Amino acid sequence: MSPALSLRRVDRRFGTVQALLGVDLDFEPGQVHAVLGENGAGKSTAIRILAGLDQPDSGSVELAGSPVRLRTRDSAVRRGIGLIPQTGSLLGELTLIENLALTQPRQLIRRRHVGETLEAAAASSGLTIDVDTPVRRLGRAQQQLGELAIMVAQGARILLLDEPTSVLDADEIHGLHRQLRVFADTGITVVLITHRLHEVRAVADAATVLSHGTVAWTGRVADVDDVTLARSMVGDLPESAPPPRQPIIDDADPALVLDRVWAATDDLAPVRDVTVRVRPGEVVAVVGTAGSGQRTLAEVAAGVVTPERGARRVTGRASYIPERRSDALLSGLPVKWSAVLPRLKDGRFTRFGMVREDAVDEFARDLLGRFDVRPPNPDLPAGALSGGNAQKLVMGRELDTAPAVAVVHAPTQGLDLLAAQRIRDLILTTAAAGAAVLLISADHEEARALADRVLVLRDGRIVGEHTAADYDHAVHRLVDVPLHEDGPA
Ligand SMILES: Nc1ncnc2c1ncn2[C@@H]1O[C@H](COP(=O)(O)OP(=O)(O)OP(=O)(O)O)[C@@H](O)[C@H]1O
Repeated sequence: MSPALSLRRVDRRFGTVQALLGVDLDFEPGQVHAVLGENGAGKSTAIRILAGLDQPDSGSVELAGSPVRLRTRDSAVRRGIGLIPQTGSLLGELTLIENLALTQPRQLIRRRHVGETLEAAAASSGLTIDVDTPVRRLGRAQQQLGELAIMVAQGARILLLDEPTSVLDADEIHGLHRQLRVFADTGITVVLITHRLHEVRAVADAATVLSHGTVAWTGRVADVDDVTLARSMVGDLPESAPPPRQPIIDDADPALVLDRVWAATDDLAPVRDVTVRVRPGEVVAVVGTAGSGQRTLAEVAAGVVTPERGARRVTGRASYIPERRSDALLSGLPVKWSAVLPRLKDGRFTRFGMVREDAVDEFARDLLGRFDVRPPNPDLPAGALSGGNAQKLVMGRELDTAPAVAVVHAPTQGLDLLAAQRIRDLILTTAAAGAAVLLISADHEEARALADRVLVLRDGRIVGEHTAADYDHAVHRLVDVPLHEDGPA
């Protein structure tokens, strides 16, 4: 039998960057196929070509053994290929039914029919989804499942998922894996970009490692061990070398205080009566499922959102690494302007009221080199950086300024093994230098590895607090404890 989908000798170059070179890849029907590789290896480029969002310079895409030209996303969808991008593509104000209807304008008036199609597609794949609630009010996991149901309702037989689990917590990841296996069992081909080796082991039949735009390894997951996969991705992992930390002084004044804070925004889940104190040199993690108010909490802590009640107090300068890296970058401008952003007012970058572009250039080159942002080209538009490299740039830029307070949201989301290890070391270095670090993450393992104390956020409230020593997976269950609904006193 022919593979469901293939790349044949695909080349793709962006300026001086060879994103893909002679890539041959086969995705078999009824299999989950993981695509791995370090940041900038070419994974998203390959997926975008398969989804009709980009075209190869040479080589071709084959569907069931025959070459096809996928000029647009629609042309891929018509051929049964659906893409779930990293950030999702649904319109938040609309329900799932309305989102599906939008993709089928001729059926707009037959709303009931669209609803039935969606519900039938969901039922046939064992999905439980809420089709009538505006998407922005659904949790991230529900949004993803809804997006998958929409693809299946549109007739998708091939599903391409770009790092779908990077924003999910452990339970949600487990749920998505179960769902992907159900799809594969019905003959659907699932292509999954991921950085997590345990995810490959948990859900994939086959895997491919891309490295510098070429295939470094491809085969059955059962035939390979984790060390081989990791080596083909990033070479040998150096030992993590976090700096020595000073003991935290119990009665030290906190550098960041959120005191009984209530806050809400139009788009985000609220936080209610939240108190957090972070002392200099301390890492405090807030864990919880997406939609429990983490982003609101991060924005309040960073001073971006003003609380409705309660107070925020910060001693010294605060850095903020937001969950959506694009919020922190000037996407249309050369990378150097994003690199220098927090320091643009430093005297060394201006003379006679004019910006000294040579100084900006030199600074950006040094920063890109030290934080391994690839390609290290200060003139590349920031929007052209791969997800992981954009992340390295924002983390490096913010933590390099020796902040007194650092609010860090999902710091290793989308990073390869090596880059994630470096960023974790950088967070510990920042704390060791005396910063109060508030880490907001859905990743319990990461919280456990980095934090001195872990707070559990659910429905906008802190429902548990643990020291690093007593924190383990049992914490997880707290996330499911029901809470009373009430408003500000
Ligand atoms: N539109 C573009 N313009 C210029 N360079 C680009 C563009 N798109 C991708 N690139 C470059 O191509 C290379 C491959 O990028 P790609 O996004 O495919 O990597 P990736 O493996 O998905 O990385 P990540 O894990 O960080 O998301 C990178 O060096 C990236 O900077």
